[in-house]
Amino acid sequence: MDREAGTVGERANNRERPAPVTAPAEAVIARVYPLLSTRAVDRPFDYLVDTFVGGDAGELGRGSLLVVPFGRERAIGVVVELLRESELPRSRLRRPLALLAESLPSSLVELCLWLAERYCTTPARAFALALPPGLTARARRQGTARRALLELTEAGRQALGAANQRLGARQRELLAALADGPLATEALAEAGLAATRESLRRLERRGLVRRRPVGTVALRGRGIAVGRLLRDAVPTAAQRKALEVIEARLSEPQPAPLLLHGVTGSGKTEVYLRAAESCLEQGRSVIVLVPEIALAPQTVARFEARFGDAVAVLHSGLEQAVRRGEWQRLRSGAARVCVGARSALFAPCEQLGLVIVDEEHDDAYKQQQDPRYDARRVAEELARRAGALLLAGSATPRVESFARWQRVALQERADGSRLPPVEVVRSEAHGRLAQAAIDALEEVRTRRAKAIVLLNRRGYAPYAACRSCGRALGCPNCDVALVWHRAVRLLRCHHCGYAERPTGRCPSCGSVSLVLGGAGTEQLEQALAALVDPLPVFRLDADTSAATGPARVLAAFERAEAGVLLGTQMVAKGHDFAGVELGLVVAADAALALPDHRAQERVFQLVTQLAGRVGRGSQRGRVIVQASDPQARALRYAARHDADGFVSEELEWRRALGYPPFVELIEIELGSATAGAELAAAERVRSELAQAGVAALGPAPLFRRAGKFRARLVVKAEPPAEHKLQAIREVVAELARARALGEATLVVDVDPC
Ligand SMILES: Nc1ncnc2c1ncn2[C@@H]1O[C@H](COP(=O)(O)OP(=O)(O)OP(=O)(O)O)[C@@H](O)[C@H]1O
Ligand SMILES: [Zn+2]
Repeated sequence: MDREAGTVGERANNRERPAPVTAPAEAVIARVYPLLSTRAVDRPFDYLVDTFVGGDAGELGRGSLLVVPFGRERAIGVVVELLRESELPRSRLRRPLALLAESLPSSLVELCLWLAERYCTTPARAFALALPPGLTARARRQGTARRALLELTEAGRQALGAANQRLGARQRELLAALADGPLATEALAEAGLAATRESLRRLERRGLVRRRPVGTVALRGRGIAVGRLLRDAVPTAAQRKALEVIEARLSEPQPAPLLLHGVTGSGKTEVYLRAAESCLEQGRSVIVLVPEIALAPQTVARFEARFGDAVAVLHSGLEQAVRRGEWQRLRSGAARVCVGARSALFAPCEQLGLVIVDEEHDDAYKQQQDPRYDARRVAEELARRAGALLLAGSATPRVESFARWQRVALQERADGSRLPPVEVVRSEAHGRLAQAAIDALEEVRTRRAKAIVLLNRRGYAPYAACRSCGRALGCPNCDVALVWHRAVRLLRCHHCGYAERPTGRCPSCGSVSLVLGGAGTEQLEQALAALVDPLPVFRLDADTSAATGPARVLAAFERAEAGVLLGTQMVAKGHDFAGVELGLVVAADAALALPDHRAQERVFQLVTQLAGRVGRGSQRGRVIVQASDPQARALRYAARHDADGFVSEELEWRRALGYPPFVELIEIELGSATAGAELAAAERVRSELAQAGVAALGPAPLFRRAGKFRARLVVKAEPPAEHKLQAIREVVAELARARALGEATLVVDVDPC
């Protein structure tokens, strides 16, 4: 049920507090999910909270964070409900040890519970997505709190910041510890900061600290800053029309999602910025998702330039203290625009009005570890629950998104430039340059211009094979070939991280005659450098950006007057560089060989996105695509910039074969260190599912990875998939309880990608 929903008017008035569920005066039971990672405690537990109630009891509610005793341990727990009675007698209930100063908005608690169901994980793991950064370490210190918390006052904070205050070293240390958040006196002792009663009293008398009874700890720093609202660009007619549609939706209480399908360079960012601005003017907050922060520095900068201090950026690359500061600014309402990667969905925003998903087609929106959620699906649910608008944008939306969401189109580039012509040329040798490409690069060299070259394969050579027996050198842990990385002189596995120094001998037959096959970015870099000499070549892939991140390479290319940016799909993300005259895709259709229903879609996106970087702010621009089959569906449409044509043909194909959006996919992967056990387990799961009325396809063997033999079952469910999902959850839980799968591991992946 949606407790946060309400009219817009209510929302605007309700900004003073983080909307706690006010405890009914009689409520003395808190139902709590302890955040323990074990699947065994996959249910809530009741605690007696009589000591918290009374006085300012409203602070305790759904989303409050408690430190609770659990067995012999302590755990952080999330309150999901307050009740008058428990099924257990009160004498058997324990009391929490502390109420933490920070809390989650109650809407997030509900979202996490939904996510845990949908993605077959535990509530604890889902809640972990939403916790304030770095909470666990601090909470452990607070774990002993029983009666009172010590809190820094504003004067204390200033004293700490000023150099000339009369503070002893110990006092300063103590205040510094409190700057991080309120602490119980017992916790101070635990942290080695034991202060005598007298010294604490002195600090209290000077007004630098104060005591607060547990249960009334309030958040600090509330205050709203909307920030600078710069208006630079004059919207184009198409942008204006899109904004009219968006603004109309923003004033609806329960707006349906919108897909902003704008060709590359059509100025989708400007539309997002203005939509966000309208939302802020209504007193509501905004979440902006980008696939990867490091690959979207321009988008982040544009939001920061437009909204200043109202923006908070959340991502894992930030130091914990910084992330925590950003989280608190959002929680307090000081920041009302949250920009981040998929995890920013769980930002503690109140009165959410708009959720933007930029480059919605990007695979980075799917989390590949537990909880295996798809941020686009979660964003839709979040928006629905909050009565907010979901605005997903891309030049190459997923086929599902066309089918699912209403579309707003931008068909021209905002800067008046045109989309570059795309020419597809046949090229057998993957990784080598075709003559047309060599000629075009020569032109770039003589004109001292810029080019972007995409080869979606890193390393020097994708395999090394024995000339005598023909075997490729493989990873000992995975059934894949090792990739030769020349600069570091290592053969590397791209799946498990294994690396070895080559001995120069074939491990199978002992021959010393090895041959390298194919080419990756490292090899192409050399070929390009020779072709465009003296222009610089900037290589961007996971190897070159491991240490510094991609932003430096991108910035260097942008600053350069001329040169070539070469790399994996990273070079085709939403970058906005002026004056790129040539785009080149090498081995464009390599991905079509993969058994993946998204293969055509991925190739279409890759080529269209790369073409989208070319010819901005100039009248020149061309794209050359090398492929072994120039007639491949994806390439034919990409060459014509025909996203609509591609999507309608792709939809036909998906309907015929039974793929999303016509079904929802649920994959079940079984793994085992012993060959065969994974298949046996898969058969067992399949027959149990069949008995529960769920047909599963497979098992299909997958290649062995990181020492695990793997097999996969696929369930195709007519949307909505809830019914089948429920059956799958039950079967899986029952098999786990009965330990029926032996040593085999099982992972359920809903909305796989
Ligand atoms: N109304 C406008 N007038 C002039 N220039 C504009 C306008 N709107 C956007 N632009 C410029 O057009 C360029 C492309 O915009 P933007 O990067 O937002 O494109 P996009 O639609 O996100 O493309 P992509 O899908 O390739 O990421 C930017 O340099 C932007 O500053
Ligand atoms: Zn491996």
